Amino acid sequence: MPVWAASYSLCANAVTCRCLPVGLQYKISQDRCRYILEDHTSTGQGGLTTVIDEWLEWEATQLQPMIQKLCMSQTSTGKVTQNLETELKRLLSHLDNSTRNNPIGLTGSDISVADIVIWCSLLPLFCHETPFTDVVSGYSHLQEWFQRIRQMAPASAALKQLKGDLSFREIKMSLQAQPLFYQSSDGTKQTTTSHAVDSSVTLPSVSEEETRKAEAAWNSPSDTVPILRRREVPILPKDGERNILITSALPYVNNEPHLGNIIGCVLSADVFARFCRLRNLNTLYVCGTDEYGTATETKAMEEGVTPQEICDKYNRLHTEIYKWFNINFDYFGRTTTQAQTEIAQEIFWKLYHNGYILKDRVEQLQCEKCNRFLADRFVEGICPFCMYEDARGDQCDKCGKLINAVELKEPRCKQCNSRPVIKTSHHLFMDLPKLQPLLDSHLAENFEHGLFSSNSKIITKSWLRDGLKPRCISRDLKWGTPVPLEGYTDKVFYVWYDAPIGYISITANYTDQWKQWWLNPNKVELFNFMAKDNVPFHSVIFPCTLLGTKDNWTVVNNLSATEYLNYEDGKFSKSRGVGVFGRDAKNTGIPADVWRFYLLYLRPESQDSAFSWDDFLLKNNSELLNNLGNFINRALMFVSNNFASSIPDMVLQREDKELLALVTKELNLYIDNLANIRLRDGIRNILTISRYGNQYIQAHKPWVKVKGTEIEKERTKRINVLNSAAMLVVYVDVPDDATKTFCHSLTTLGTIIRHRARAGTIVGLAANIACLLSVLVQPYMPEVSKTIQTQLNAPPSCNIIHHEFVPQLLPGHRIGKPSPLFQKIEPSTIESLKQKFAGKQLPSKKTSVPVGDPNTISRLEKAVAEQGNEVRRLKSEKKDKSEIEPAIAKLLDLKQQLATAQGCDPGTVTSGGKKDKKKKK
Ligand SMILES: Nc1ncnc2c1ncn2[C@@H]1O[C@H](COP(=O)(O)OP(=O)(O)OP(=O)(O)O)[C@@H](O)[C@H]1O
Ligand SMILES: N[C@@H](CCS)C(=O)O
Repeated sequence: MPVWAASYSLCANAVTCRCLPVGLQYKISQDRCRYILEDHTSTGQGGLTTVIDEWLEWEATQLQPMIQKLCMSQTSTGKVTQNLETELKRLLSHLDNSTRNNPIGLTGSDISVADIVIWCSLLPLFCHETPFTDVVSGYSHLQEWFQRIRQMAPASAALKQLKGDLSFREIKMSLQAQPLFYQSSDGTKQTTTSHAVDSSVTLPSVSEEETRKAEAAWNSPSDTVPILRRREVPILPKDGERNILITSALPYVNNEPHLGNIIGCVLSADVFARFCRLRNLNTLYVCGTDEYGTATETKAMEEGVTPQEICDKYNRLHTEIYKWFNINFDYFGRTTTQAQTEIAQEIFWKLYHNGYILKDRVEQLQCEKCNRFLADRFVEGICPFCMYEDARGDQCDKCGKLINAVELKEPRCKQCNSRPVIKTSHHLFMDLPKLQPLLDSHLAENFEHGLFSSNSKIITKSWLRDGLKPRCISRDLKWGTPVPLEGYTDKVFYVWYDAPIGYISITANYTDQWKQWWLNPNKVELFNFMAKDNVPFHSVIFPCTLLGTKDNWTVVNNLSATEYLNYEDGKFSKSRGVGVFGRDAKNTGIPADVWRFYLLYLRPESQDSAFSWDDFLLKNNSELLNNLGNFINRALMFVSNNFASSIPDMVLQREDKELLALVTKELNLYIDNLANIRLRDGIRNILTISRYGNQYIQAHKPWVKVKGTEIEKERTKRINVLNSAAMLVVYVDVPDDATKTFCHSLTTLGTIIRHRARAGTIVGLAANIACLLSVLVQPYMPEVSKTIQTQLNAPPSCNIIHHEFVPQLLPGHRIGKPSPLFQKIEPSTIESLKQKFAGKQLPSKKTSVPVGDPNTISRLEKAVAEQGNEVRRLKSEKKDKSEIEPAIAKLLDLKQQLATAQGCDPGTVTSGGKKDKKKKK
């Protein structure tokens, strides 16, 4: 018998494996046939390898999956869809054309391994009782080719082994015994066996169209995925591209940032910047410390050092903390620079010459001993309302009333304790009423086309509604940008005139070509990040400052403002030491990425949210550890332990393609959420993808498939022996009995290999989902992203966020060493952290109320009643939240003082309203 014919006989056994259980992976028969034909028929096959490979590839990726799909569809629904039929015809036409051109085999004048493999694949279309007769009847050349091979002696011999011949009924029966689907698209449940998919784990449904698109993208990645740009230095705007300029509010240097500050500005902007970079957008993210103003002077006084020393110390501290939090600025600068002075003064001159600066007189307290005017924070005295002795220049800590410093009784300088005098001082004002029309038209356009968080719109509109008022932009201080106008040169600019100009001067210190970013509104999109209290300065005052120069400045196009992050039940407070501050977070030993994750999970996007230690533990242990970490670790461990760390072949079945579509859908939601600065929702998309991954693994149980049932394990041992023996069949003309034994052994082997191959597809796909997740988590958890990619040995090119899910880890790719990504946080750890941070609270001035003093009680009762009326009035007039909330906070504070004075626990007090009523019920 010629060698190829013997091989053919072997191939007939492959036919048994492939067609009875159609799900048998092509690789088995392909490899077997290839082994025999390539190694033992060197004559006649040499030189054709590439063409043969192409055909084999085509069979593996297009024909075989298609035939599987057809058979499954026929078996489960009794029909095939129009889409499937169209696709089938496309493939048959291709074969028909090729067989027309080649007289015998597909690759030339002889039969090759490609003919044998494709012939085997096509059997379901040509066998007895096939429902596809009509479809194939139109392809005469293909039919001739098929029959020509069928009539060859080895083929008929092989077919005889299949109980005389193969019928579609047998294929159907075999398919019905397949445990490969947990639910078909029409909802029909398939039979289950020990290898079955766990039908209790169901994934959401996706449409045919979504599935088809996801599959197409998966199959042709090179057409769709862009290459990530290199990060240049300096980054400058580019023609014809989206140029994204990102700023986050410049933190003051009078303290160490707390978690509220971090999520409110630098972290949110960082996530957005990282996302933009991964979307291949030309992005620049700048920030720095805000170093001028009374806050710095006060701190310097407190610490007994110069303001410059304070700035240097805290600039270093902020830099360290943000580094630990992995905030990836393109440049982190500071405002006390020459560039700041030059730019702030130049802008001032433009405003002045354009007629937008007014001069006016202001009454202020002056300390003659210290020889300076006293800013509100530098003066204390008796409250004109409640007679409290230690009232501050801006507000009374006892009755909570806002105070004009000149109204304080017996005022005293905080520094030297001597009595200041009232003096008139001349100041400069920005003529905001005159600038308002310019601002209105800028905002009208940008509110429509840009991204402004809804709180930022509400706050801005509330400022504009009643008409803007002139705003003082100078201060009688030393520590600030000097006012250059004659007659005012002993003054400095007000910190809120100065600070946002810091964005520009910081960019100028980054690159001397800074104007390309800041005087380029047609090419640059500006995104400002901050918390709600900073909004008016960025949406009203700073834009007016820039518009008033009449130069072509890049003015805010997008503004994302968070609400507040509270700490447990109250506010973060630097002065009282309540809450977790930058270095505290580091000292807990919990990785920065876990902090980042939790802060972003809680990001106060539409209302205040609260940091809670219990919830922190819960989110770490459930979402990070049990969901994300578990999925990635499981997927990688499978590849490592069962596939020698090499990504297996993936032959996608219907449910795999549906998973592709689900992941793609979530990926697109993720992109949409991040592009629209809905950072909280983006995290949920990541967790959903990982949850799908877990469900998929759970449903398919690759650990069972890969090891096989006990019976299969037993058979495997024997099969290795049989298999070697069976190889002999090819070379020696052995009796039929031996061939039958071989057939049987191959069938069993086929089942096992099919299950193993199936497990390979599952873990290969899971590993690719892990790779996608490593990129999607990058804006949120950059270190975790790196660790996953190291464990996956992922190609650097995977670091791009694209709207299609494509394989990054191809069969044969070797992964690294998997290890757990997250650690469990123990309740005992959380308990001790709770104690530690609650214990830092210093006695608050606000609650230092004499207990049991009847005068104090009656004064506070009156104050509570008045403030209660005030809150009710604001609510009934439907005032803005930004007005109502401080009033409620003040009411709560007064009630707490009253409770203390009455000898009750102030912790049980609420501000009133619905919650109280409910409690009473
Ligand atoms: N709890 C918070 N949640 C979110 N953002 C905050 C929070 N507190 C402050 N921010 C933001 O952090 C930045 C720095 O604020 P700032 O230095 O005034 O902190 P602070 O805690 O309010 O200070 P202080 O208690 O001294 O008034 C600002 O953008 C501010 O809007
Ligand atoms: N230093 C200010 C922001 C200036 S952009 C603040 O921290 O609120």
